Amino acid sequence: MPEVAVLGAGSWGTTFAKVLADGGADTVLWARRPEAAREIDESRRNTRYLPGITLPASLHATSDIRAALEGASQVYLAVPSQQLRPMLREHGDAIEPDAPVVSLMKGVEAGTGLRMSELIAQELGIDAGRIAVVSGPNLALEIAQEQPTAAVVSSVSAMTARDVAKRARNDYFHSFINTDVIGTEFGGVLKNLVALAIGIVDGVGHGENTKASIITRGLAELTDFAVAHGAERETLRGLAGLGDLIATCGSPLSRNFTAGRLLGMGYSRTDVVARMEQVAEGLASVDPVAQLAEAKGVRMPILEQVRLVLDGAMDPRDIAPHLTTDDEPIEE
Ligand SMILES: NC(=O)C1=CN([C@@H]2O[C@H](COP(=O)(O)OP(=O)(O)OC[C@H]3O[C@@H](n4cnc5c(N)ncnc54)[C@H](O)[C@@H]3O)[C@@H](O)[C@H]2O)C=CC1
Ligand SMILES: O=C(CO)COP(=O)(O)O
Repeated sequence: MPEVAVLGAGSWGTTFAKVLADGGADTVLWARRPEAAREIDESRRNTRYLPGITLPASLHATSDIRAALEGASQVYLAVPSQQLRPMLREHGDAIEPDAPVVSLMKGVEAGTGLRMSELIAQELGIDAGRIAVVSGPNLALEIAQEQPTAAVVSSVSAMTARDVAKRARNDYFHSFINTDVIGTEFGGVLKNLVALAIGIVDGVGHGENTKASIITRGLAELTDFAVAHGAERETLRGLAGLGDLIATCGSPLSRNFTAGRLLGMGYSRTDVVARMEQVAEGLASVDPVAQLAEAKGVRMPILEQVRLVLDGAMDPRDIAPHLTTDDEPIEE
């Protein structure tokens, strides 16, 4: 029986399963499609999501989710955020009673605005101390190529965070820990929205000054939002905030950056969704995050302008959330 199970065999689930297996954990990866499980198990490849990567022989894959969960003492979740609730509803009862449940996801649920750790607690009816989240500058393909990378594991239980971090490490991947789940999760969710904005201005043809201005204001914007929801300011200066902003906004590997770039080039939201072969979580997070911001009275000009572009109500060439129409200069 496996020590750890990873549910979701897309780019991040497969990469994280490799991280765990390379760290010495007996790991099983659940893929929804039997042919994907077979390819991983038999040829040590996931060509659709991780071209050119050979997976460790110690990593096993199955399309039988209940077999994957049986005996697993830690469970890692890596499906698109909007798919998590139905999956847990159907199969959550197969998770072992004391196993920590770890979200690798960076989205909020549309409709409820719940963070993934909140959704897990609600759907499985388990204590928050059994739940952890992993976040940070973690572009999957770079990690699958074993480029040295750090992340942060967060849980309200320092013991759970430590247990997970001890598993989720190897000679190219290091996990730090914290207990600020709100800040860690919102960092991952909100950097996707800033990356959409950066993609848009890149698609329009603007250069580094515009991007650096938006990234810097983005850090302030996401920090204000997260703190208003109970996060610690420091967390957003760490790997899950600033770190992930730098990685995601600077890389064509980012799906959110890519989706933004297509918007900036003039494609509509519908065209962009149709062209994306992997999930760009920011697209589904825009509306729920806007509602959460409104509920706390937080101003989010970057989010608002990305939303206008997505809705077709603003020409991408006009996006400039760092310019203000206020008569008086405002504090940075
Ligand atoms: N790819 C990356 O670099 C990183 C991704 N993440 C997060 O990880 C989460 C998963 O993203 P990726 O693996 O990148 O997405 P992906 O688009 O590469 O793969 C998604 C996987 O989920 C599967 N899936 C879709 N609907 C499903 C359903 N109803 N039930 C079960 N499986 C389903 C797909 O078949 C696919 O295997 C997202 O929240 C993302 O933000 C976090 C850090 C890095
Ligand atoms: O979260 C990520 C990097 O840390 C991946 O970003 P994208 O989902 O935009 O590809």
